[in-house]
Amino acid sequence: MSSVLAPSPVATHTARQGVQKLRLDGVTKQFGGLKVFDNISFEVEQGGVLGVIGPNGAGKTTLINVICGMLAPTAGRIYLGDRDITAMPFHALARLGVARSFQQTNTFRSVSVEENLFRAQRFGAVHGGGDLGIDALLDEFGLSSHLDEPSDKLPYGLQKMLGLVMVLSARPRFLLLDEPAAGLERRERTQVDRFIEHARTKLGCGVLIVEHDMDLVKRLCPRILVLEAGRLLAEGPPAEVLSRREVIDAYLGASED
Ligand SMILES: Nc1ncnc2c1ncn2[C@@H]1O[C@H](COP(=O)(O)OP(=O)(O)OP(=O)(O)O)[C@@H](O)[C@H]1O
Repeated sequence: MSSVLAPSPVATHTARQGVQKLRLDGVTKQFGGLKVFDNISFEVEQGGVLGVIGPNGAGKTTLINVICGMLAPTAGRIYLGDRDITAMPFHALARLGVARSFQQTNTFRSVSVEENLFRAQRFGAVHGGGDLGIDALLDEFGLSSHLDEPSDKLPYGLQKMLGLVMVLSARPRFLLLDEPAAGLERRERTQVDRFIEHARTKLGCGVLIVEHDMDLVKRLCPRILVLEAGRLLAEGPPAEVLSRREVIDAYLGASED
């Protein structure tokens, strides 16, 4: 099969060179009287995977919205390397290499799979560079034989994987994934593992992943954060964090003691 995505012709984006960390420093987000999270600080390294978990409504999606520029934080700063990217607009951050996926499928619905991939590529980073291995991913996820089909006619699992491949074809440096496994069947979920492995090894991406599937979180994330009631409740390796009493209580909604 010929390559679906040609390398971008645009020159290397110098601001991206040397970027190694995405860092939040004392970030707060408030909607009117509702403080969704307060004074949150953490960082994700390129090539690293950080899991963010927490009960429904804990603020995980809002956190991604704030990092990717879809919402401005109420307080605090966000840095990409040394560059302050706080409240930069979504499209500008995509060009710097910060990209996000959505809980629901995020394709251009009636447009073909191939055209979806072209549009995603154009939306993304303005640097050129080597082969992203997109064709191999399309083969692996069973999308290669659907390139001419409208994306909204694909089964849900394929739409979801197309959404992820689209994010990658924008050539990100940091990926913010909002529940990539939600709605996928068990056998499809290992494709999320493969996707993240590909993003890390092929592009050197740093990955922040919000996910409710704890098996997937344990498989993929050497480190996790637990968001609860507006604060970082716990941070560390998943096996250790998930065995903590306060984390178990946060998920059950009440202490068993
Ligand atoms: N634009 C908004 N305006 C007002 N409140 C909002 C807005 N977006 C989110 N919220 C509120 O912020 C809180 C956190 O929502 P958010 O969707 O970030 O949680 P979540 O942890 O991602 O939940 P889930 O796991 O169910 O997806 C909720 O109380 C939600 O109602």
